[in-house]
Amino acid sequence: MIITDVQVRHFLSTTRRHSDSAGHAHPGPPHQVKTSILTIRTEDGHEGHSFTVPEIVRPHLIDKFVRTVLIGQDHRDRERLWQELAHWQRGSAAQLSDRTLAAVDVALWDLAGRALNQPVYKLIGAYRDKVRAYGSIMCGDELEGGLATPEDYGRFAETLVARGYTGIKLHTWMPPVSWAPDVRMDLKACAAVREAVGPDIHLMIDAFHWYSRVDALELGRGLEKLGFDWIEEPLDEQSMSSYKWLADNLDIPVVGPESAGGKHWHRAEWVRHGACDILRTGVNDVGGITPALKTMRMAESFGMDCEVHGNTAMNLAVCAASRNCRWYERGLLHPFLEYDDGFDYLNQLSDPMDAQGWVHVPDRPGIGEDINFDFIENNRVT
Ligand SMILES: O=C(O)[C@H](O)[C@@H](O)[C@@H](O)C(=O)NO
Ligand SMILES: [Mg+2]
Repeated sequence: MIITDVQVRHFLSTTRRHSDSAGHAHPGPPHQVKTSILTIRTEDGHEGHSFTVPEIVRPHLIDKFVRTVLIGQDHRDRERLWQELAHWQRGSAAQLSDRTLAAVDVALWDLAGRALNQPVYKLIGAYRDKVRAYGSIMCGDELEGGLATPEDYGRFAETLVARGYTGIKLHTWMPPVSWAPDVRMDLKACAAVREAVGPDIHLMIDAFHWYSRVDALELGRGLEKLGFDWIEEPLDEQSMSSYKWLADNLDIPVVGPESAGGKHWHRAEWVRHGACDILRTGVNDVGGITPALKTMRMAESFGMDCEVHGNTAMNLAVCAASRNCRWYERGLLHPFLEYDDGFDYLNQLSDPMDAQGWVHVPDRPGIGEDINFDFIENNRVT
């Protein structure tokens, strides 16, 4: 049970997802990206893994903080190890981020599951073994036949419904798209999707994250006429009072915060101040499965749903172990990409979705990722 080693390996993975200058994903030609796998080992040979990017597990963080806290400790002491790492953040000169805490926490949960030959969502305490998915569409673009017009969104939404999705979230156009942001265009895309899919498909929007209060209000009121389920991140989430103002002035539920820091502590303040109608968490956003569950349970005690940000097995595990979230965010999707092709370093999808829109939680030991270790070794880089 005692942790004896923490290892980081880097390898090249091929993807067609490219990040724009604002960090949003768009399709492009295949290219190789450097990916990292963090492995935590115990004296009796058990291992737990998590995937991230090299900057999140760079040597300074692993040597100064992660190894210092973990080596020699009982791997089952996740709460104590998480708390110790979280306390190191204050003295890390902002070097130790919630993303690094998440990578460590996920690997510890994966280790616990693999050591006990149990899926993590069952270790947490499962609520269900399948979760309804919404298709999370990529931000708009200026690609011919991509997501360049409201009609493009409408056509793509039809294909998503045909695939089985019963919910669809639009990320609309944002800079660096030349003419974005534009509330009217956002509403035209939303109207085109509603027209294309009919009244029974659940629709949500994740809008330009820095609209003014007035623009966000106009957007929200337009979405109310289109019967959208929620409006997400239309304002800068650093202004909790702006979200309270928006939630007070809209009927459509306001979801958040996604990207704001502060983990479950700050999300408790959003609830206390009425800054959202539906809370939001995400394993990477709050520093791991451990704080994501704290956020979820806190929301439940206020009678609130808490929707989970992001795909992958770690977020699916949180959804599967919780009653008060309605969806799994499956994405990001684009007409030019085939999401079901998965990742080259995994032998199979961690979030397979049936034709009725249900994602079935893998019952594999650990987080649920079927890792292709041969691929990782054959594509290792320093
Ligand atoms: O970069 C982002 O804003 C997020 O990754 C976004 O694309 C998407 O993941 C999101 O916001 N989902 O709710
Ligand atoms: Mg979002």
